[in-house]
Amino acid sequence: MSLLSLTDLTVRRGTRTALDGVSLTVGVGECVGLIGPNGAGKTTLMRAALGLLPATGTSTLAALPLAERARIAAWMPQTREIAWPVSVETAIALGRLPHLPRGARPGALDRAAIDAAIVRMELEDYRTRTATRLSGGEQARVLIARALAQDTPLFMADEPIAGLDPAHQIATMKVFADLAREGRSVIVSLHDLGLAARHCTRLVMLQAGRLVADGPPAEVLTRENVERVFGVTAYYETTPQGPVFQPMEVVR
Ligand SMILES: Nc1ncnc2c1ncn2[C@@H]1O[C@H](COP(=O)(O)OP(=O)(O)OP(=O)(O)O)[C@@H](O)[C@H]1O
Repeated sequence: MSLLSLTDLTVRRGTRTALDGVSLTVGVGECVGLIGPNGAGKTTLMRAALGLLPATGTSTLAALPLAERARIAAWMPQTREIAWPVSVETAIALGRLPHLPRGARPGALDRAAIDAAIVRMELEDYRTRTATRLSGGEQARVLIARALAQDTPLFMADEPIAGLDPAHQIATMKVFADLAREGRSVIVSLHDLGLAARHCTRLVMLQAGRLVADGPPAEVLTRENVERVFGVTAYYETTPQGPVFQPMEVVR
């Protein structure tokens, strides 16, 4: 079963083609890492897939009515500042809005989803803190938890682990891998190719708006692809502790 299918998705921004004829299908249980250099089109792909940007081609998700879309896909955008000085718990509870009839208060099911998200993101000690008074990385974790509380079959996030410390980067990637193992689908953009190699089941590589590679990490992060697309050499080894990928030198 697929939750998201894109066909020939193309986005023009001014005179530039930000996304150029991308087709892909994301199945249940996949943790897809969206990789590519700055400006490659990662954000554009996700926003167009969600129907947040005008595009040509098709996205099965963008075709759905807004309310239904919010019950199928959770979205954590790249801008991660929390605007209102509410408690962490209240900020996370906002993730339940798509499930609540207008004006209804959260019920037992909502509370359970909120609590599960708080535990998953290790935010138990932060519940009553004011969300706007957290550090950048802490606010990012709250926003990931808000998206998790939405409890959708598809979870999409734009550079969710940027700015997190190493332990929280690893823990958060493990949360995404766990979601996939539980039968959900995850699409995350990220620049850390080492974490992408270790925790994603599939990588989609973009360059100048085009999809240039799509498959298991070892098939996408080849020496040729990494040099051509990112302009770096890399050390890539399969170890007993899993794959290790480390960018080494700039080649261009
Ligand atoms: N509002 C805009 N107007 C015009 N062009 C834009 C706009 N936003 C993005 N672009 C262009 O679209 C292309 C793709 O941008 P996008 O933000 O999708 O890249 P990205 O892969 O997410 O990059 P990054 O890793 O830097 O976040 C870039 O060439 C960018 O300059």
